[in-house]
Amino acid sequence: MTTGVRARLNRIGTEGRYVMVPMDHGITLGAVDGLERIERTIDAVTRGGADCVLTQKGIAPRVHGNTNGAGYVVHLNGSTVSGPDTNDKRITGTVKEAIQLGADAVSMHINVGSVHEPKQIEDLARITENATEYGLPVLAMTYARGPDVDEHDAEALGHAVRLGEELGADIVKTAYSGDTESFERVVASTALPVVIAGGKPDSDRASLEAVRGAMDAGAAGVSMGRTIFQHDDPEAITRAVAGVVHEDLSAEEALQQAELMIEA
Ligand SMILES: CC(=O)[C@@H](O)[C@H](O)C[C@H](N)C(=O)O
Ligand SMILES: O=CC(=O)COP(=O)(O)O
Repeated sequence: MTTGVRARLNRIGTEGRYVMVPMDHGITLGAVDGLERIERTIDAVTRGGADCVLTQKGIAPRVHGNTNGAGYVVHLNGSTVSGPDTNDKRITGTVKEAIQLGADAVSMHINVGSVHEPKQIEDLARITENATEYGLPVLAMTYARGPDVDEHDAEALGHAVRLGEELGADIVKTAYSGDTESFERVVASTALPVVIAGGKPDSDRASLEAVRGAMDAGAAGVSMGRTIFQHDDPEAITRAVAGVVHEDLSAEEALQQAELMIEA
């Protein structure tokens, strides 16, 4: 690992653990709740302890000045839910553009098992080559997604994260398999730090228990979007997630510390 990559990983994480809040969904879903006034959301989640935020390149001017010192990741591919196939992620930016926009790292989404996988494999390999040239870390968002693919199957998720490592990524993100024991197999599939996506928002307790379960399995943190940016109190939920990731709190302790409503 080069000095530059190591230094930049420390800008988007803390001592090898990561609370990342991706907000690239504006291309996928549109200006959904939490993204319409993205400046306020970025301010809130970084006050709550997010190590970095992640957006598409066009949002960069709305990021800087609101991060409270947190890091910034530029996402380099995307699709929409209204297009012919959401799994068909196409390149939306370059490593050079990300650097010009003040990014500390870049990310790319790959759907392992989809018909678009071959092209996305080529795209990720090219992005890691370019990123290495500039000393920029790469977060590979490696999902198990496609026809007849169980998106939470541990073997499929393990294959996805290993693919990210094989193609030169520095951190891999995937869905949580649902329990610690099966996710241990996912984490064991790669030498890279593994962070989990949040998926569709659930109750605070369920979300924090998923983070706890992933950390107990050896995960390095989260890249949680909707669970955080669509929460009624993004600062508080971020504080709770950071409590689990960085302070090894239980879900219960994290809820208490963040003063989130304790469901009956
Ligand atoms: C909206 C979703 O299903 C998320 O998992 C997205 O796939 C995340 C991804 N980075 C995207 O929005 O393209
Ligand atoms: O870029 C998106 C993610 O990394 C995960 O998003 P989610 O909303 O937590 O599924």
